[in-house]
Amino acid sequence: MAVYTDVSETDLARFLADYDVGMLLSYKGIAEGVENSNFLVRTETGSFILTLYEKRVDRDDLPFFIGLMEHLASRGLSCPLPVARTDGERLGELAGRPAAVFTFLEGMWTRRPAVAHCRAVGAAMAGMHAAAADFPLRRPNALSVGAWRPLAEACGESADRVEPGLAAEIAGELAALEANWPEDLPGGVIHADLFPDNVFFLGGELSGLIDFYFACNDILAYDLAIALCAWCFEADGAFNITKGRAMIEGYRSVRPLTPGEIAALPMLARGAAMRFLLTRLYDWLNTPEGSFVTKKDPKEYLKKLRFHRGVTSAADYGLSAETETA
Ligand SMILES: Nc1ncnc2c1ncn2[C@@H]1O[C@H](COP(=O)(O)OP(=O)(O)OP(=O)(O)O)[C@@H](O)[C@H]1O
Ligand SMILES: N[C@@H](CCO)C(=O)O
Repeated sequence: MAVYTDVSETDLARFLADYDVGMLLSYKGIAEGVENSNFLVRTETGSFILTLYEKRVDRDDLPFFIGLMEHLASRGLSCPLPVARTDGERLGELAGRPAAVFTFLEGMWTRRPAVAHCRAVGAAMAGMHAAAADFPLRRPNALSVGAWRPLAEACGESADRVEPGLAAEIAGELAALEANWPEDLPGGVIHADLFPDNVFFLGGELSGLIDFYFACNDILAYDLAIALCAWCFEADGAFNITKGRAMIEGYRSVRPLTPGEIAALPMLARGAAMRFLLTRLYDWLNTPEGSFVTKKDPKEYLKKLRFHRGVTSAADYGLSAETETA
């Protein structure tokens, strides 16, 4: 459930008067998402999403996120477009929070990703990377390899409450990742959280990407590694190589991968699994019982991490030998 901040009808109507969207007809909170408060707002001119930025989003990052969505939409990528106020600003304040209005994206996220979804996501991701290539703002990845050790230390030995021996396993894995994390791979703006709940489909076609609030500058292929983790494992924990192949092929149909990126994919995927293991573990240990936010299972990513540790080449993700050298 993600409506942390209540908004009164009077305040919302006053806030919307600064936009050219007509009179407020109705609004309701959206339960999904955990970071911000989101509302579906209907006005005389259509449906919009109102987002109130909560504490975990750094206000200084908002121009990057909002500017990026505007940039991507202007390049033809389907994503929420920030609606400008009549004074030209995209960001306002409502109920004491920074707030913005976005166009409504039709579609729904898929609870059961199939091979075709994975292929479409790969292609859309590469399209996003290409569309963002000339985006002028920069935002370093606050959750990249340098951030994992402090997160692991913040969890400390409490990690063993989730699984005995986990703290030691994380320590060993961190050392390997820090020593082998690739350098000099092509970089750019990545989504960094392109999970199934951030990709909409309509009538079987991908209709758009949402939730750019982890977007940052980092290794492009790291984004692909994150999505391989998020989309290509089955409920029983097994990696589905057909989905992996489809996702990689989808990506390469838009943007070729360099030999360096292909060689680094297993290490990038280990890192991706570590990043989500650590953030989930931290939240698991620090979110009070009875809190209305649903905690995500860190062990899911521990299993994925163990899988990636055993991977020796991108062939294990479905990249066939001929395409690897092509
Ligand atoms: N532009 C949009 N069009 C239609 N629905 C949207 C749009 N933006 C957000 N939503 C709806 O709001 C929900 C939450 O949005 P979002 O994932 O951005 O929130 P968040 O709190 O930042 O989430 P997360 O916890 O995934 O980081 C989405 O699952 C979707 O149902
Ligand atoms: N996608 C993240 C949550 C942050 O949006 C996770 O599944 O851990």
